[in-house]
Amino acid sequence: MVFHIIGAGALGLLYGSKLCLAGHEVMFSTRTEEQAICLNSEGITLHLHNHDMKTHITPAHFQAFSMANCKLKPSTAATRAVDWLIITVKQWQVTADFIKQIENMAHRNTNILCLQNGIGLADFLIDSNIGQAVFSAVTTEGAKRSQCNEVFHTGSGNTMIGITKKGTTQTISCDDIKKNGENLTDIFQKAGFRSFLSNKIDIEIYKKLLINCIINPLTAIWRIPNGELIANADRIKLVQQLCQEAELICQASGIHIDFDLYDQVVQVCKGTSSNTSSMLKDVLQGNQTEIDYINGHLVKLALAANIEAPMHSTITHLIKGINSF
Ligand SMILES: NC(=O)C1=CN([C@@H]2O[C@H](COP(=O)(O)OP(=O)(O)OC[C@H]3O[C@@H](n4cnc5c(N)ncnc54)[C@H](OP(=O)(O)O)[C@@H]3O)[C@@H](O)[C@H]2O)C=CC1
Ligand SMILES: CC(C)(CO)C(=O)C(=O)O
Repeated sequence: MVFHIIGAGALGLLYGSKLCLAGHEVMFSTRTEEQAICLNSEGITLHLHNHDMKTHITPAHFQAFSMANCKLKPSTAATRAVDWLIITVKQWQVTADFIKQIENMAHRNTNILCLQNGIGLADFLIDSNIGQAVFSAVTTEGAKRSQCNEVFHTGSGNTMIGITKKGTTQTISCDDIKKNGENLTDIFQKAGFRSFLSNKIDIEIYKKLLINCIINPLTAIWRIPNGELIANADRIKLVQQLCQEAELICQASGIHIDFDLYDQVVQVCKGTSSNTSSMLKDVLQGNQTEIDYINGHLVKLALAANIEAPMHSTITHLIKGINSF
């Protein structure tokens, strides 16, 4: 199977290197020329179980291209027909130019997998009719990139793959979509990822989004690890109020939530108690956050449903006010 990973960050390098190790043909598209050169000359170092074990993937096992280069002159190798495009950039890194490049890379028989927190990219690709089917994935795997070609697998989780309701309108038949999804799940399993095909991926996406829209901004504002969020009564009060507002927005938007959000948040805080949330990491590193695609998405839903979302709106502004972009 031929995979093209767009975005050689933490998740991109993790999935790409494990697919290489499982014997698949893998290409990476990077944002910068420097990273493509570094990958092609030095290969990838993958640390498994955090620091306990490390594997080196030599450059003979994959190819890397920079998107910057493709933009000027599409490389024939980078645009050759691939079975799967796996997009692992952050939501805010998706620009009109980026979509145009994906359109050039996706062939008639290419499936696309969107692997990011928040909501935005998959809908955009579906609306633009790019690729034969757009799958979405929700993952609780943990990865951290330390250098341009070194990645740590910081925690094992589950990868849920599925096609959103919107994604089924494309030309490929439902049976073929299912077959391709099963095939990918099988490949991921063999590459060492616990993965499942879900026919309720919309719910899974919202479940992750709702958990992220409570834990991520509050840990980023208070600069605390996830577990500390439920460590005192004031924090718990705010967590509960944000959960209630988020549930009301879902109800008003016809999004069926079959779980108790506060319970889920508490479970994730306990299960990832020493984790630095991705939003806190972004804030500490001075990077742009994914707030617009997480809490910002809820605020948009509320607006469309004609209801107020004062708490999630305030939280969005608080996060956006930390760093200026
Ligand atoms: N890391 C994790 O453990 C988890 C992450 N997620 C989600 O997965 C998504 C990716 O996260 P993560 O891997 O951590 O993020 P990273 O920032 O590590 O990776 C994003 C990568 O995309 C690259 N990129 C940006 N723009 C382009 C472009 N135009 N063309 C090609 N590459 C580009 C970046 O390049 P550059 O570095 O040069 O800017 C970077 O390497 C996020 O939505 C995150 O929330 C979900 C679960 C777990
Ligand atoms: C679940 C959680 C909050 C784990 O840290 C996460 O997904 C993130 O940090 O983005």
